[in-house]
Amino acid sequence: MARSLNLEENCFLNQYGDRAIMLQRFNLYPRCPRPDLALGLKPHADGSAITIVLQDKEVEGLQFQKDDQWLRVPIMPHALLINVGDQVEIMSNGIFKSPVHRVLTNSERDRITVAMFCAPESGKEVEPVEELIDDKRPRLYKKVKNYVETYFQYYQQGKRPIDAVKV
Ligand SMILES: O=C(O)CCC(=O)C(=O)O
Ligand SMILES: [Fe+2]
Repeated sequence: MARSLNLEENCFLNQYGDRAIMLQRFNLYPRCPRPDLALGLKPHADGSAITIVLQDKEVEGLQFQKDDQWLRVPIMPHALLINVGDQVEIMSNGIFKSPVHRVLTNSERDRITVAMFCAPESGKEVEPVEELIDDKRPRLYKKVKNYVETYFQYYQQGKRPIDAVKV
């Protein structure tokens, strides 16, 4: 990702520290008689730097928001879906966007997925890379520490956590 922006290739990785977090979550979405009334996971953007998702091989449900529309992610057996989280949006000064996504329920089938959240070590400061700040693109985000804690406070209140760290 750094190379695609003509940056030194470790400039994002350096912000993870030596004890980066790899947190794995197993998601089970039980079948639901009223998918029109219940979501599997409410709209959110991930608080990680990068998330890797192994989707259910047979049951669809994940959708990403683009221009006020929900776009479905098709089933791709054995493929890993790589998603940008808020902390990469911060490090890249908003160039890589952390997209809002949600999960629908299914009336006939349970759905199982595995999400791996990769994030900087706790206590490590994360901020936009210097080279990505200039007059045309001013700094969009403050320096943040322990972003995941801020994230959950905001998430519980139904707010977008990244808004809390905007300049
Ligand atoms: O289950 C999925 O397809 C996505 C899960 C997800 O977005 C998450 O765990 O943050
Ligand atoms: Fe997510």
